[in-house]
Order: sequence, then structure tokens, then C-alpha cells
Amino acid sequence: MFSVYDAAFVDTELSKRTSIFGLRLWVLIGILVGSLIVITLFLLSLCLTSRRRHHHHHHHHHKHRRHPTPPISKEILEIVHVPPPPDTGHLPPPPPLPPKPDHPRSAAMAALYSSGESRAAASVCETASSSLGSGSVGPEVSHLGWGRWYTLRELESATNGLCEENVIGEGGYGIVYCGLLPDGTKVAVKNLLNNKGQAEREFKVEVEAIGRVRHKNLVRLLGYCVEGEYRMLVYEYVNNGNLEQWLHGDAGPVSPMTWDIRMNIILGTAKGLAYLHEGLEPKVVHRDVKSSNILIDRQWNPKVSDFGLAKLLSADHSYVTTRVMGTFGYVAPEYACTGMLTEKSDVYSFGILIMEIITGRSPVDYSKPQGEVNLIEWLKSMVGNRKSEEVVDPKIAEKPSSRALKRALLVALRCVDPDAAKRPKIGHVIHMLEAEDLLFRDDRRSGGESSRSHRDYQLEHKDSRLDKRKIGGEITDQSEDDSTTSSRHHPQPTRWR
Ligand SMILES: Nc1ncnc2c1ncn2[C@@H]1O[C@H](COP(=O)(O)OP(=O)(O)OP(=O)(O)O)[C@@H](O)[C@H]1O
Repeated sequence: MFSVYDAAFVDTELSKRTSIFGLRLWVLIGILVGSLIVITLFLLSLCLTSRRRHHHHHHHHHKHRRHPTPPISKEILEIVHVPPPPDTGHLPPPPPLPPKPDHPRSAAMAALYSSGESRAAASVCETASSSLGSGSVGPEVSHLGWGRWYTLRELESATNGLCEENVIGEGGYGIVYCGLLPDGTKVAVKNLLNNKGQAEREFKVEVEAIGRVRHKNLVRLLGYCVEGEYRMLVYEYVNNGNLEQWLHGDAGPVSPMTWDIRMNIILGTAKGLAYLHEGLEPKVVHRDVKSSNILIDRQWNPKVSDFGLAKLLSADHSYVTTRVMGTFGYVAPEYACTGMLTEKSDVYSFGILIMEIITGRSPVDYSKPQGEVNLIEWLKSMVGNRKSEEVVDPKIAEKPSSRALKRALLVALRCVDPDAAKRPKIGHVIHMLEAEDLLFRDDRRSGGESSRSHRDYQLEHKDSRLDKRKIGGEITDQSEDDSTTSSRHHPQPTRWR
């Protein structure tokens, strides 16, 4: 127990004077404790101020990240310095296109292409794809059912700060960048031009139309970004250029796109369109079917892109618009003249596309002699003059069989019928093209005409009747030697998947 004596003892001890300035012990202890408290408080306040300063810095950075080209982040620097991946395919890169004089930024882009910078940009993107998952921007992603909402910061990180090196092209609606998401997904980021109103409207149409669409022949929209003035779309990256580049770029005297590859591209494109026209409710009319909107992957599969012009249609109603959009040379006459839009306008553009793929010629080419400027007119006259064989792209090394050629030409000509009601539906186009496939398989197996299907026979007769009425000439003669029928093949209703 602590007794009265002990207390008295402590008291006398504490009251003794010490050698330090003759201060009493209790005064000394008091000073020590006091200064300890002061030091602790000082350290605490130091700690708090440095934290606040850090936070402020972070906030500052956040405020300024709207700047389109922020300082390159550490992740990106790391990405850029990783050596390129081993070549996955055996294909050369898609050939660059000659400059288009009427394009707003085409001069710059042409310079980019011709100076070989596009290769450099591609290699940055290629390189980026090799360092999968090196970023760490994940938490800001929020899920929206079909896709994702991305922050501007995420997309800037993914595209090296939206830098020129990552630009893969530019269309009427904005610049397209290649990018790499933190999970390793390679993407194409379309930064829509901010021309008040329009970009946003198109943006909404596009987001609503494609967000829910999944088809192997349609470019998938993975998500979007709306932040301040920015409107961006994030697409799956399709890695082998577009059809326009492969058809009209400088790919050398022999095109790597054989006849079979081209037919496959036509069929795949038709399937993608059929899904838009017949597999969705309300249906979607693309409105800008053309070769630069057909992207190609390493296996030469086509993927229809750019639904920026797509408008949703209610079933059984055509859509009348006051502003005709689309690309010169591909636009259906009724749409150009009256703004009357149905899915048959896409069929028309698709017909032009088939002609372009067969011939390797642009829909309108002013560098050609008179009479050849307009692809349809030239092609019709060639077919009418029994010169079908001469329309085939001279860059195709192995010429198609005469029957295969006539079939493709016939489908194309039916698609561009001036009367929209007489054009086939895209689903019917697929049947016609696939019937050709069956025909080939039978031909190869049996080496002759004898096993051709009843449907093929009917199709050819039907087509030839139509053709005789419309253009006459060589194609119409093809069915004259069709004398045998068989009922072995009955095409199934197609779901276009
Ligand atoms: N998902 C994608 N993957 C890879 N490249 C793409 C992708 N989307 C677009 N591109 C490329 O970006 C470029 C611009 O495409 P965009 O669709 O904006 O314009 P366009 O089709 O050339 O013109 P328009 O605006 O008239 O349709 C094209 O070279 C296209 O090949």
C-alpha cells in the first residue's frame, strides 16, 4: 500500500533541487512532459499537411485531364518500349490508299500513309497489344448491360493520350485511334467530331443501334464515353484493314484477295446486313454500305462497321428523311431523289459493293475514260455485249469459272435494280449466293452438271428470266444448257448467324 510516509518521501524527493539550473525535480519532469507533447503535436500537424497537399495535387491532375493530350502515363511508356509481338498472321499489312482530294483531313492522312508513318502508328498499336494487362485503370469501368461506359482518362490511357501515332484513320464523323484496354483488349476508339448537335445525335443513334447487336459479320461496339464535350465510341479492333484498302490500295500486281476470298467477303457482308434487316426488331438500315466500311480480319472475314448513319426503322414502315446521307456512288436513286429510305437502299449499295469487289474498280472513277467512269453503266454495257469475262479485276490471278462469275454479276445487277421493289431482300441474296456454293461443291464432287439441285435450277431460270427482261445479253444465256434437275438440296430457312 502507498502510505503517508511514502507520499512525504516522494514529496521531499521531488522538491530537491537538481544540478540543472538548480531547478526542482518536479519542474524538470513537467518541462520534459510538456515538450514531448509539443513535439508530438508538431509531427502530427506535419503529417496532415503533407497528406492534404498530395490530395490537392491529385485533384489538380483530375481537373486537367480533359486536356486531349495529357502527359504520357508510366503505363503507356512501358507499353511503347515493349518489343513487337511475333507476327501472328502471314499477311502483309493492308495497302495504303491514295489520297482523297475532297476529304477534310485527307492531305494530312495521306502524308501519314505515304511517309510510312502509318506503319509506325500500326507498330505502336501492334506493340501495345503485346503488353497485355499492364495498365491498372479498371475500377472506373461501370457496367451497362450490353457494354461499358469508359472514362475519358481510361480512353486516353488506352490510346497513348489520343496521340497522332495511334490514329488509324479518319471518317466523316471523327478520328479513329487504336488503343489497348487494361485487360489486354485491343480497341478502335472513334472520337466523334464535336460539331454541335449532330455528333451527339449520331452518337446516340449509334450507341442504341449497335450496342445490343452481336454478329460475327458486324463490328462490335464495346462501349462509349460521354464526358464534357467528348463523345467516343469503343469498338472491337479489326486487325487487317478495310476492303477499300485491299481493293484500291497499292497491293502490287497480284491481289492477295482471290476470287474465293472475295465471294466469302460478299457472303459474310450479306449475312451481317441480313442480321440488321431481318434479325433485329426494329430493323436497322445501315445507310452507308461501302468498301471502307467493310473491315477485314486476318482470316479475311468481313465485318460491317460504322453504324453512325444507321436509323432505326419500325417494322413495315419506310423512313423518310430530309437529309440524305451516304456516300456518292453507292446511294440508291430513290433515296438520293426523295429521301425515301428502306432496307432496299442498303441492298442497292450492296449491289455496287459486289461490282466493286468483282472488278476492283471504284463506283465512280473520273480517271477512267468516258463510258467507264460510272461502274454500273460500264458493267451493264460489258455484260450486254457478252464481255463478262473482261470485267474481272485483272489483279485476280486465278480467274473464276464462267458460271461463278455470271452468278455473282447477276446477283449484283438484281441488287441495283432502279425499282427498289424489284430488288431482292438481302436474305434472298444469301440464298442465291449460297446456292452457288452448293453448286460448286456438287460440281467438284461429281465433276459435272448432273447433280445440281432443283433449287439451283429454279433460281437460274428465275434469274435469267428477270435478266432477259432487264438487260439482255450474255448472262441470260446461262440457263439454256440447264437441263438436269435434282431435289437433293433443300435450303433451310436461314437465321443469318
Ligand atoms: N473497329 C475498327 N478496327 C480497326 N479499324 C477501324 C475500326 N473502325 C474504323 N477503322 C478504321 O478507321 C478508319 C476510319 O473509319 P471510319 O469508319 O470513321 O471512316 P470511313 O468509313 O473511312 O468514312 P465514313 O465516315 O464516310 O464512313 C478506316 O480506315 C477504318 O478502316
